[in-house]
Amino acid sequence: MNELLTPAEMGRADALAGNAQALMDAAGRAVARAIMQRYAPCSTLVLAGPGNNGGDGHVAADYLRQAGWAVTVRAWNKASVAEVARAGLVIDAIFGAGLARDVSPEVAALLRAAKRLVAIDVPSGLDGATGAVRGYAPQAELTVTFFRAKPGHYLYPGRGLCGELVLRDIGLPGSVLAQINPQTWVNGPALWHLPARAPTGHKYSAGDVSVLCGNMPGAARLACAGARRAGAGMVTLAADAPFLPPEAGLIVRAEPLEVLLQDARRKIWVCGPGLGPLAGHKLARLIAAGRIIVADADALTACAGAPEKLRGAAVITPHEGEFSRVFGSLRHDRLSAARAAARATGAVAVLKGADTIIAAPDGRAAINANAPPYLASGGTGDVLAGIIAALLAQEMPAFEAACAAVWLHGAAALKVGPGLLAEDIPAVLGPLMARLRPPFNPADY
Ligand SMILES: NC(=O)C1=CN([C@@H]2O[C@H](COP(=O)(O)OP(=O)(O)OC[C@H]3O[C@@H](n4cnc5c(N)ncnc54)[C@H](OP(=O)(O)O)[C@@H]3O)[C@@H](O)[C@H]2O)[C@H](O)CC1
Ligand SMILES: [K+]
Repeated sequence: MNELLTPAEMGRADALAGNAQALMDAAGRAVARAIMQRYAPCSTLVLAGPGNNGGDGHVAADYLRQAGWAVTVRAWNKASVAEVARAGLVIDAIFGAGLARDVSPEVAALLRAAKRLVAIDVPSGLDGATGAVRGYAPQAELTVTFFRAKPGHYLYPGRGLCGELVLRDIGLPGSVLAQINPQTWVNGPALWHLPARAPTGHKYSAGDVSVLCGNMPGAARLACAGARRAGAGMVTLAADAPFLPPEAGLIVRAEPLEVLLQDARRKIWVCGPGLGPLAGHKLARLIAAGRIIVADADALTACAGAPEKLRGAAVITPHEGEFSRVFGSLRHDRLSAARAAARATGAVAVLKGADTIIAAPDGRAAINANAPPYLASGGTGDVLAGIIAALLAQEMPAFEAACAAVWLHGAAALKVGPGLLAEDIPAVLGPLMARLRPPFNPADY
């Protein structure tokens, strides 16, 4: 159920199923049920559009009436702002998956007048493929969608406009997915597996991570903390000069990069957090040395306007500002932009935000949905880069490693709670990861 279908893919699913009337009946009934479970009967107005979204609205009205509700159905181009404003509840069945252009100011005025609104499939005006608003989209209290959710339900601003999202089965067989072959998912443990710890493993077999350290050593140390707690066997802070004594267990090597690169076991590198003006040069050197690289922060800024310089990195982790600097303005479709960045660089692109997108060069993409707002604070991105590196070091493929790291980062933040500091995240990773790893079997000893 974690696949996300674009409106076009959903249209194909409907066509493959081939029983439109039954699907619409199930959809309308699901809407009526979801409403009755949450609202007391009240004067209800269904705004019905010209397509099947409107059809679902008519069916929902019938079921609500059968349950004794007072329901009026109005065609979207016949309703008045005054009657919308009078209604106790408005069911928005104007446009769904078939939205083809911006909604008109007249439709926007109608929707804006609703005091309380339940959306069928999507709030009208919300682009199900991108989460962008086309002209206008209302704030729903509840959105009922069918079979599989859409990217727009998980991408902002769409995610915020849906209110509570309810996904209902309407009898579409899951087997149609084999023909559609969806390439977008909600991120979660169903998408990846943390590797088992081998009973005979040693510190290098659990993975070696090196973190380049520059003029802001705190950032690199946060990346080290993320990598250590996410299970890397060896973590080295690669500093050009000796500095502050590190915490016990963190190795600091104040040697030139060239010397450190002579050790072939140093395969995985975090390049960027707090690295400063030398980041571009060091990134190029690591790429030339064929290392597996997580490029973040200053390494991304060093590639402003030159995404080709990131070719050879395994994972890139830009926030929106860094992304725009490297790849140009994001505009309305962050999902396509992340996919294009991954294709252009050959790296897995992690476009960080409240709805972090993880995109692979082959077109797969996951949208993360478990990050609390208080995760948006200084240093959390550095920790994330370290977690990704640790999972790469444990030989997870880059897309799965990035998805797992982003999800664990969000789950750890939820566990810490409000008031979180970046350094709190590594501390709670261990138990979270232990629950997701294959069970540890003492009989293996
Ligand atoms: N599997 C499922 O999820 C099912 C979903 N169902 C429901 O069906 C709709 C999708 O139905 P569809 O008929 O394809 O599309 P819409 O109802 O969203 O609207 C299409 C019509 O709207 C016109 N349109 C589009 N944008 C605008 C606009 N900005 N202004 C004015 N008119 C617009 C469009 O006109 P065109 O000129 O572009 O052709 C169409 O007339 C889905 O959302 C679910 O609610 C099924 O009931 C069950 C299976
Ligand atoms: K709608």
